[in-house]
Amino acid sequence: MVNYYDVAKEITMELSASLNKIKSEDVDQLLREIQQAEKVFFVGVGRVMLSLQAIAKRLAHLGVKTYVVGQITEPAITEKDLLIVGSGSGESAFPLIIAKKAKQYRARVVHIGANPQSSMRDFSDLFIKIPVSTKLQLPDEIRSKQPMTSLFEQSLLLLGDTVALMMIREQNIEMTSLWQYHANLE
Ligand SMILES: O=P(O)(O)OC[C@H]1O[C@](O)(CO)[C@@H](O)[C@@H]1O
Repeated sequence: MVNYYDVAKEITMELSASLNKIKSEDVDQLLREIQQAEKVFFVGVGRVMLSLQAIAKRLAHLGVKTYVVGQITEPAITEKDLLIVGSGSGESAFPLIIAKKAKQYRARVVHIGANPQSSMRDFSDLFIKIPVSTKLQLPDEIRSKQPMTSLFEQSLLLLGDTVALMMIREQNIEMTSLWQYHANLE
């Protein structure tokens, strides 16, 4: 019988290792990019997009104007805005095309990924490395015991939650005040 605690420990240890390998100066810069942007857009695919959606929702609770590319009420991106691309491989077609478009409108683009040599390099101003395995299975990637790119998706979500908590602390936001931004038709 597979033991729940053993498996949970393996996952949390992987996550701890991965989050500890993200450069803190890169995260500081990400925080600045978010704070300086008028609007923040997010793009990715699959489970990576699900993590980005969760980040977008939390940042919206902090008063950041966030949009997920493709949402029905998505506004126009401008040079005052930021696009955050989540793509471990940096090679998924949709995020690449959207990042290229965003640069055409002179928006800032941050790529959160695992592969610094990817095609996304041409369209991003800042690269934040989560050094874990991607769907490309490159030789220098840190392997995970979890299926496919779960570790990247989990690390991405926790990176977003970490940035949100850093913002709360930096801006001395009162936690209970955040509920005013939470959906109430639920
Ligand atoms: O992060 P990438 O390289 O753009 O790949 C995203 C893909 O990886 C997956 O997360 C697979 O694990 C898919 O859900 C998604 O389509």
